[in-house]
Amino acid sequence: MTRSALTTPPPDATRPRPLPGAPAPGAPLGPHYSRCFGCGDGHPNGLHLTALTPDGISVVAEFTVEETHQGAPGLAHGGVLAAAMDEVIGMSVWLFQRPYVTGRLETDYLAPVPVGTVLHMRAWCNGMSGRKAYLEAEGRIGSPDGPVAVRAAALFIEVAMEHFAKHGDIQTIADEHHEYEVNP
Ligand SMILES: CCCCCCCCCCCCCCCC(=O)SCCNC(=O)CCNC(=O)[C@H](O)C(C)(C)COP(=O)(O)OP(=O)(O)OC[C@H]1O[C@@H](n2cnc3c(N)ncnc32)[C@H](O)[C@@H]1OP(=O)(O)O
Repeated sequence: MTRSALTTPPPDATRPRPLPGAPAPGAPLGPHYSRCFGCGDGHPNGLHLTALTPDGISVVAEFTVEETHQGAPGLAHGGVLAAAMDEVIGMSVWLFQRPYVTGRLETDYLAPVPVGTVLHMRAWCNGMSGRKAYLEAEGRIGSPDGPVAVRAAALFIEVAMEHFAKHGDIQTIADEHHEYEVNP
Protein backbone atom coordinates (compact mmCIF):
# COMPACT_ATOMS: atom_id res chain seq x y z
CA MET A 1 0.00 0.00 0.00
CA THR A 2 1.27 3.43 -0.94
CA ARG A 3 0.45 5.52 2.10
CA SER A 4 1.27 8.97 3.44
CA ALA A 5 2.66 9.80 6.86
CA LEU A 6 -0.85 10.89 7.85
CA THR A 7 -2.19 7.33 7.64
CA THR A 8 0.92 5.65 9.09
CA PRO A 9 0.69 4.87 12.81
CA PRO A 10 3.26 6.62 15.02
CA PRO A 11 5.74 4.43 16.94
CA ASP A 12 3.75 4.79 20.19
CA ALA A 13 0.45 3.62 18.65
CA THR A 14 -1.18 0.67 20.40
CA ARG A 15 -2.52 -2.43 18.67
CA PRO A 16 -6.24 -2.98 19.25
CA ARG A 17 -7.59 -6.03 21.05
CA PRO A 18 -11.08 -7.50 20.90
CA LEU A 19 -13.33 -5.84 23.46
CA PRO A 20 -15.67 -7.67 25.82
CA GLY A 21 -19.03 -7.78 24.09
CA ALA A 22 -17.51 -7.84 20.60
CA PRO A 23 -19.61 -9.86 18.13
CA ALA A 24 -18.80 -13.57 18.16
CA PRO A 25 -16.36 -14.68 15.45
CA GLY A 26 -18.31 -15.34 12.28
CA ALA A 27 -21.46 -13.58 13.46
CA PRO A 28 -22.92 -11.32 10.77
CA LEU A 29 -22.62 -7.58 11.38
CA GLY A 30 -25.93 -5.87 10.76
CA PRO A 31 -26.12 -2.38 9.30
CA HIS A 32 -25.30 0.45 11.71
CA TYR A 33 -28.08 2.47 10.01
CA SER A 34 -30.71 1.05 7.66
CA ARG A 35 -30.36 3.94 5.17
CA CYS A 36 -26.54 3.98 5.14
CA PHE A 37 -25.25 4.10 1.54
CA GLY A 38 -22.63 1.47 2.38
CA CYS A 39 -24.38 -1.11 4.55
CA GLY A 40 -28.02 -0.09 4.88
CA ASP A 41 -30.50 -2.81 3.96
CA GLY A 42 -33.17 -0.13 3.47
CA HIS A 43 -31.16 1.95 1.00
CA PRO A 44 -32.72 1.71 -2.49
CA ASN A 45 -29.46 1.86 -4.45
CA GLY A 46 -26.65 1.62 -1.89
CA LEU A 47 -23.76 -0.83 -1.82
CA HIS A 48 -25.53 -3.34 0.47
CA LEU A 49 -22.26 -4.63 1.93
CA THR A 50 -22.62 -7.79 3.99
CA ALA A 51 -20.00 -8.30 6.67
CA LEU A 52 -18.78 -10.32 9.61
CA THR A 53 -15.85 -10.18 11.97
CA PRO A 54 -13.57 -13.23 12.13
CA ASP A 55 -11.84 -12.14 15.35
CA GLY A 56 -13.45 -9.06 16.94
CA ILE A 57 -10.82 -6.68 15.55
CA SER A 58 -11.16 -6.95 11.78
CA VAL A 59 -13.99 -7.21 9.28
CA VAL A 60 -14.51 -9.20 6.10
CA ALA A 61 -17.24 -8.09 3.73
CA GLU A 62 -18.61 -8.81 0.29
CA PHE A 63 -19.67 -6.18 -2.22
CA THR A 64 -21.37 -7.24 -5.44
CA VAL A 65 -20.70 -4.66 -8.15
CA GLU A 66 -23.99 -3.83 -9.88
CA GLU A 67 -24.81 -1.81 -13.01
CA THR A 68 -25.67 1.18 -10.81
CA HIS A 69 -22.02 1.23 -9.66
CA GLN A 70 -20.50 1.73 -13.14
CA GLY A 71 -18.06 4.43 -14.19
CA ALA A 72 -16.79 3.23 -17.58
CA PRO A 73 -19.20 0.84 -19.31
CA GLY A 74 -19.10 -2.47 -17.50
CA LEU A 75 -16.58 -1.33 -14.89
CA ALA A 76 -16.96 -0.15 -11.30
CA HIS A 77 -16.61 3.58 -10.63
CA GLY A 78 -13.49 4.38 -8.59
CA GLY A 79 -15.44 6.62 -6.23
CA VAL A 80 -17.88 3.80 -5.52
CA LEU A 81 -14.97 1.48 -4.73
CA ALA A 82 -13.55 4.14 -2.39
CA ALA A 83 -16.95 4.35 -0.68
CA ALA A 84 -16.92 0.58 -0.20
CA MET A 85 -13.45 0.75 1.34
CA ASP A 86 -14.54 3.63 3.60
CA GLU A 87 -17.53 1.59 4.74
CA VAL A 88 -15.67 -1.62 5.53
CA ILE A 89 -13.01 0.36 7.40
CA GLY A 90 -15.79 2.19 9.28
CA MET A 91 -17.33 -1.16 10.21
CA SER A 92 -13.99 -2.39 11.56
CA VAL A 93 -13.35 0.64 13.77
CA TRP A 94 -16.94 0.49 15.08
CA LEU A 95 -15.91 -2.84 16.69
CA PHE A 96 -14.04 -0.77 19.26
CA GLN A 97 -17.38 0.59 20.51
CA ARG A 98 -16.50 4.24 20.13
CA PRO A 99 -17.72 6.52 17.34
CA TYR A 100 -15.17 7.43 14.69
CA VAL A 101 -15.45 9.33 11.41
CA THR A 102 -13.21 9.27 8.36
CA GLY A 103 -10.60 12.04 8.46
CA ARG A 104 -8.52 10.86 5.53
CA LEU A 105 -8.86 8.04 3.01
CA GLU A 106 -6.09 7.05 0.56
CA THR A 107 -6.83 4.55 -2.20
CA ASP A 108 -4.70 2.55 -4.64
CA TYR A 109 -6.48 1.05 -7.68
CA LEU A 110 -4.57 -1.96 -8.97
CA ALA A 111 -7.01 -3.62 -11.38
CA PRO A 112 -10.37 -2.79 -13.02
CA VAL A 113 -13.41 -4.32 -11.32
CA PRO A 114 -16.09 -5.52 -13.77
CA VAL A 115 -19.82 -5.30 -13.12
CA GLY A 116 -20.96 -8.60 -11.62
CA THR A 117 -17.77 -9.04 -9.58
CA VAL A 118 -18.05 -10.00 -5.95
CA LEU A 119 -15.36 -7.93 -4.26
CA HIS A 120 -14.06 -9.68 -1.15
CA MET A 121 -13.01 -6.98 1.27
CA ARG A 122 -11.06 -7.03 4.51
CA ALA A 123 -10.34 -4.16 6.92
CA TRP A 124 -8.14 -4.03 9.99
CA CYS A 125 -6.54 -1.56 12.39
CA ASN A 126 -2.77 -1.01 12.39
CA GLY A 127 -2.74 1.11 15.54
CA MET A 128 -4.50 3.65 17.73
CA SER A 129 -3.12 6.79 19.30
CA GLY A 130 -5.30 9.19 21.25
CA ARG A 131 -8.37 9.96 19.13
CA LYS A 132 -6.74 8.61 15.98
CA ALA A 133 -7.15 5.14 14.49
CA TYR A 134 -4.90 4.02 11.61
CA LEU A 135 -6.65 1.51 9.40
CA GLU A 136 -6.17 -0.42 6.20
CA ALA A 137 -8.33 -2.40 3.79
CA GLU A 138 -8.09 -4.44 0.63
CA GLY A 139 -10.57 -5.67 -1.95
CA ARG A 140 -9.95 -8.90 -3.88
CA ILE A 141 -11.71 -10.02 -7.04
CA GLY A 142 -13.89 -13.11 -6.95
CA SER A 143 -12.65 -14.81 -3.77
CA PRO A 144 -10.87 -14.03 -0.48
CA ASP A 145 -7.56 -15.02 -2.07
CA GLY A 146 -8.27 -13.56 -5.52
CA PRO A 147 -6.21 -10.76 -7.09
CA VAL A 148 -6.12 -7.49 -5.15
CA ALA A 149 -7.98 -4.77 -7.07
CA VAL A 150 -8.11 -2.00 -4.44
CA ARG A 151 -6.18 -1.09 -1.33
CA ALA A 152 -6.89 1.72 1.10
CA ALA A 153 -5.28 3.34 4.11
CA ALA A 154 -7.26 5.61 6.38
CA LEU A 155 -7.09 7.87 9.39
CA PHE A 156 -10.28 7.83 11.43
CA ILE A 157 -10.87 10.36 14.23
CA GLU A 158 -12.89 9.60 17.35
CA VAL A 159 -15.79 11.96 17.93
CA ALA A 160 -18.37 12.37 20.67
CA MET A 161 -21.86 10.99 19.96
CA GLU A 162 -22.97 14.62 19.95
CA HIS A 163 -21.18 14.95 16.59
CA PHE A 164 -24.03 13.02 14.94
CA ALA A 165 -26.76 14.86 16.84
CA LYS A 166 -25.25 18.29 16.17
CA HIS A 167 -24.53 17.81 12.47
CA GLY A 168 -27.03 15.11 11.52
CA ASP A 169 -30.65 14.11 11.93
CA ILE A 170 -31.32 13.66 15.62
CA GLN A 171 -34.82 12.22 15.16
CA THR A 172 -33.52 9.38 13.00
CA ILE A 173 -30.75 8.73 15.51
CA ALA A 174 -33.42 8.38 18.21
CA ASP A 175 -35.61 6.16 16.02
CA GLU A 176 -32.77 3.74 15.19
CA HIS A 177 -30.95 3.93 18.51
CA HIS A 178 -31.46 0.23 19.25
CA GLU A 179 -29.40 -0.61 16.16
CA TYR A 180 -26.33 1.10 17.57
CA GLU A 181 -26.61 -0.91 20.78
CA VAL A 182 -26.71 -4.33 19.21
CA ASN A 183 -24.91 -3.95 15.87
CA PRO A 184 -21.52 -2.63 14.91
C1 LIG B 1 -25.93 8.06 18.01
C2 LIG B 1 -25.41 8.07 16.52
C3 LIG B 1 -24.51 7.01 16.15
C4 LIG B 1 -24.05 7.00 14.73
C5 LIG B 1 -23.25 5.80 14.46
C6 LIG B 1 -22.21 5.96 13.44
C7 LIG B 1 -21.42 4.74 13.31
C8 LIG B 1 -20.17 4.89 12.60
C9 LIG B 1 -20.28 4.73 11.16
C10 LIG B 1 -19.53 3.56 10.64
C11 LIG B 1 -19.43 3.55 9.10
C12 LIG B 1 -19.58 4.85 8.48
C13 LIG B 1 -19.05 4.94 7.06
C14 LIG B 1 -17.67 5.33 6.99
C15 LIG B 1 -17.31 6.57 7.80
C16 LIG B 1 -17.64 7.83 7.25
O1 LIG B 1 -17.84 8.04 6.02
S1 LIG B 1 -17.74 9.22 8.28
C17 LIG B 1 -18.24 10.58 7.20
C18 LIG B 1 -17.11 11.31 6.53
N1 LIG B 1 -16.31 12.04 7.48
C19 LIG B 1 -16.74 13.21 8.05
O2 LIG B 1 -17.81 13.67 7.81
C20 LIG B 1 -15.77 13.88 8.99
C21 LIG B 1 -15.79 15.40 8.77
N2 LIG B 1 -14.75 16.03 9.58
C22 LIG B 1 -14.98 16.38 10.86
O3 LIG B 1 -16.10 16.28 11.37
C23 LIG B 1 -13.83 16.93 11.65
O4 LIG B 1 -12.86 17.47 10.80
C24 LIG B 1 -13.15 15.83 12.54
C25 LIG B 1 -12.62 14.65 11.69
C26 LIG B 1 -14.17 15.30 13.57
C27 LIG B 1 -11.95 16.40 13.28
O5 LIG B 1 -12.34 17.61 13.90
P1 LIG B 1 -12.05 17.89 15.45
O6 LIG B 1 -12.84 16.96 16.28
O7 LIG B 1 -12.26 19.36 15.66
O8 LIG B 1 -10.56 17.49 15.67
P2 LIG B 1 -9.22 18.22 15.21
O9 LIG B 1 -8.65 18.87 16.45
O10 LIG B 1 -9.39 19.04 13.99
O11 LIG B 1 -8.33 16.96 14.83
C28 LIG B 1 -7.94 15.99 15.79
C29 LIG B 1 -6.62 15.44 15.31
O12 LIG B 1 -6.86 14.74 14.07
C30 LIG B 1 -6.08 15.34 13.01
N3 LIG B 1 -6.87 15.38 11.81
C31 LIG B 1 -8.16 15.78 11.69
N4 LIG B 1 -8.55 15.67 10.41
C32 LIG B 1 -7.50 15.19 9.72
C33 LIG B 1 -7.28 14.87 8.36
N5 LIG B 1 -8.24 15.01 7.45
N6 LIG B 1 -6.08 14.41 7.99
C34 LIG B 1 -5.10 14.24 8.91
N7 LIG B 1 -5.23 14.54 10.24
C35 LIG B 1 -6.42 15.00 10.61
C36 LIG B 1 -5.73 16.74 13.52
O13 LIG B 1 -4.55 17.22 12.91
C37 LIG B 1 -5.58 16.51 15.00
O14 LIG B 1 -4.31 15.94 15.24
P3 LIG B 1 -3.47 16.29 16.59
O15 LIG B 1 -3.29 17.75 16.58
O16 LIG B 1 -4.34 15.80 17.75
O17 LIG B 1 -2.22 15.50 16.44
